[in-house]
Amino acid sequence: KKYSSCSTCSLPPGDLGIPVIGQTFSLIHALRSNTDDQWFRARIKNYGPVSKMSVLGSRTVLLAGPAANHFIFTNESLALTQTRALRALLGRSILTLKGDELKQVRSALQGYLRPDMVRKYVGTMDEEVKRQIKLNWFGRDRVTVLPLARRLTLGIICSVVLGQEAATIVEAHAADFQLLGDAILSFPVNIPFTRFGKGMRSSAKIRKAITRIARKREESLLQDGHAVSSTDFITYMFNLHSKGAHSLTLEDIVDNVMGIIIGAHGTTSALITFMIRHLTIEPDVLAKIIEEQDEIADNKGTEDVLTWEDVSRMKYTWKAAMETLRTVPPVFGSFRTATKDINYQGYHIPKGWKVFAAQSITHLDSRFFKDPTKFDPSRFEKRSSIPPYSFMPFGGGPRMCPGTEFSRVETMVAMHYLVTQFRWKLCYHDETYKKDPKPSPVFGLPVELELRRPPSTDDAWNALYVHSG
Ligand code: HEM
Repeated sequence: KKYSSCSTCSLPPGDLGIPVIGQTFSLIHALRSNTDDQWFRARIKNYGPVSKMSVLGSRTVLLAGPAANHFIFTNESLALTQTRALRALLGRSILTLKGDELKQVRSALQGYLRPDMVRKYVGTMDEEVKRQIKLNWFGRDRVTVLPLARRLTLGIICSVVLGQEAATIVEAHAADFQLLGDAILSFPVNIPFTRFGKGMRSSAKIRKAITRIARKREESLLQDGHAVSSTDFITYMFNLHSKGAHSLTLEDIVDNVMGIIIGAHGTTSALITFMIRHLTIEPDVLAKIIEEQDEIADNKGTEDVLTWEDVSRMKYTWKAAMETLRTVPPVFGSFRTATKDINYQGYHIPKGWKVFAAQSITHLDSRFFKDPTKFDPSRFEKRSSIPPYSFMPFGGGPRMCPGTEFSRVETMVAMHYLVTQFRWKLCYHDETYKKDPKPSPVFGLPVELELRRPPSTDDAWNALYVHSG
């Protein structure tokens, strides 16, 4: 009523559906049945590239195309949407901060995750991948990929950001991290057994455990008068604080540790899972990756760890990863909130409305990617042939994912060991996947495993090798 009585505004076309509910259930159903791309295209066909709808109780403008992506990621009057669920679950993390505090945390995070810092984390990633392969993959003839990929990426990010206490946290709270991640896009009704209620309980448990670690770090800092030399994020943030680079409290730092872990592990594990899935149905791509990875492995001793230089040589493997991100983006889209009235392509977007862009809209558009359903890593041979703002797996602009380089390196390290040590076959050839909201195969991607080469000369490994036949 309010907006239709405004004679000077031309709101985008489209219906808002039933009050409050709007298109929420229809979109959730489309995501869960993996028909979201058809859902978006049907709306674009009916109403054009700018249309209004109502999701999760908010009036929302759906935008489509590279120009729309540019607009959504760079317009200063569009702020990252901060839901009540996000605030309740992740407290004062980067995802909920504003103004100067946001700038300070963003700059600290970018510093911590910049390429020359990620270089220092390769050894830790290598150690964690080997440890987990030994524990969870080796000696088994069948594994379910998704939960193991989640465990792997949770272990990697925790080893880097928490340091020596990582293993205890992963052991005790792997399920809590999953429940917390699942609750981010839920209705914030704190009743036990709802997604949100479970997420809140897990969030409290994780916060308590990480606070204990942060207090230990703070104590050693006070006792020694300086921070211990370490790569962990908590020490890094205390160091920056002592230099006056930010004003975050210990509690804020803990919230940001939780934010990084949540941002890092569900996304990269989806990439690894779908890469494994694609490689089973694309033998030519797999053969090229094996060739690239075997060459790197053949030039190293069995006990050597991968180096930054090794990762830099995994060029074709990274192209296959990007093609996986194009066809199955781990983050299905981005929401923003208009902080003031905005005009876009002649349409009025009122202050307070949400703006949304889905990645699949450009990723699967034949105008930008020829034969878009074909899995073809060679598209990324010439990056300049991909139109700007059409390939957006990590978002863009000032809120672009700061973990891009981190995820590239951890994915390459994980794929190196998986590809050089195992062959695998899908247990269910027609296994579909859903987006909930992260893409996940409906059965978690069970595969039959076969050993290609033993991972090291270490006695325990050999024992397992003999055991596995
Ligand atoms: C394949 C892996 C990954 C994908 C596809 C991905 C994707 C994204 C996207 C699309 C955004 C922006 C959302 C928006 O603008 O609405 C984002 C933000 C973010 N990502 Fe990632 N991400 C990945 C891995 C990581 C890793 C490894 C880390 C940390 C080490 C990380 C930390 C974050 C953080 C902290 C933000 C919030 C930034 C801010 O609010 O300014 N991500 N990610």
